[in-house]
Amino acid sequence: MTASAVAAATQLPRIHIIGTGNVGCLVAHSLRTLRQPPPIVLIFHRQDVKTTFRRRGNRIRVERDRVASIVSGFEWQVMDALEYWMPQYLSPIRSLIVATKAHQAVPALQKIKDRLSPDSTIMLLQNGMGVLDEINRSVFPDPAKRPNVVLGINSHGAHTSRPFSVVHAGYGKIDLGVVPRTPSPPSSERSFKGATGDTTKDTPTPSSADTDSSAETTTGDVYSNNNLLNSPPDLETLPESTRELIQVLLSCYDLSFGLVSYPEILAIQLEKLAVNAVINSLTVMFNCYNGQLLYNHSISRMIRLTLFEISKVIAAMPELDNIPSREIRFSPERLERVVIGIAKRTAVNVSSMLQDVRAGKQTEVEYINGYVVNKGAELGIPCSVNFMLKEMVKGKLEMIGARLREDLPLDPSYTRAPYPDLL
Ligand SMILES: CC(C)(CO)C(=O)C(=O)O
Repeated sequence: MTASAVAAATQLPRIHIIGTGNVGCLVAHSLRTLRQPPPIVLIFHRQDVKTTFRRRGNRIRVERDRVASIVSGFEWQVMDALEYWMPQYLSPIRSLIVATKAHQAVPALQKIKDRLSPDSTIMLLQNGMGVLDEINRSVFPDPAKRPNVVLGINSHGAHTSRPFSVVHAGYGKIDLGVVPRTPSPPSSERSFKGATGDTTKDTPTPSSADTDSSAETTTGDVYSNNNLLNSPPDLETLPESTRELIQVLLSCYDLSFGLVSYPEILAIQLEKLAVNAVINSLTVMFNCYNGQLLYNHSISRMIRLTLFEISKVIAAMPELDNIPSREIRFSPERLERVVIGIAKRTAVNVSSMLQDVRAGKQTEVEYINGYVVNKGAELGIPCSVNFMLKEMVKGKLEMIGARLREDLPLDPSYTRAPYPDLL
């Protein structure tokens, strides 16, 4: 970096990243390869992750078309570190990219929530749906104290063989959508009736609005100003930290970030939910590549049944009223075309859920098929196919977990179960 670039970079606000799996590493790497890279702070959840990072030379490696690019210059913090009282561990966080798995987002944010405020912006990059709801409920119950939120939906394919080393195998994009903040506009503009509450009631006073979480929906805080919601927001109108984060991400050309409207990001998120509900769980069931789900009559029938339930749930979700052409976009036939297209495009991928199950790691199935089942239950739509897929993934993980534990018997009196290797 030239001296002027260093000087310019020191002016740029720090971006913190929590979660250094495939997606976190891709984004961190991309930001550090900018001509004027912002300072990036990687937040590790445990000391041993930091030790591994140091052993890798404090660098992140990304391989594309067999060409490796290695970047350094990262700062880091460890959440459970003894030195947690040091100023950098207490300083406010302006921008935070949350790239953890869905089930890790809340525990991670609990540990650093005091460093976040309404002046901060967090970007969520999880698979599935329901994470924002959980964060609002258990990390930031008071809407007035919440940070600004950007949803990011990733369609890049990446896998890793070693920590902090990622193979960027499938080029996709990352769509960004800004979640509108509460308090909402005046009551006359608020006609949206949420799944769990009615926001048409009189405009609450700031204090009652702050505590009224019943007016929120799974998809965040929504108000129905169609003009505002159906086109991407004007950057100038966004809170400063949101604008800064989005501007820098839009300049990362290798990851093709794009800003879309709030209804559009919900639609993209739901399409991805449908794709993951089918491909991820079925590849676990059949222990196969994505492409092996194609051209198989029995599997086609299972795909159709799964999508039929998902389509019915999406059609009934009142918080999605703002999504244009919802009936056509989320019809079972269209969803099937989307799923088949992605299975073809990612034919030689091992789905992220199958990667997790094989490694004995918790999956995101509760936020994918589980989300459909829970939403269906709220709306009176039974989703037994998705329920079975969810339980099947969890059952398979338990089986593999038991086998992995057998490989490391902690109890010397334990004798191996007499099952030859079939899984
Ligand atoms: C699109 C797909 C199914 C690609 O593998 C994916 O998103 C995943 O594996 O999580």
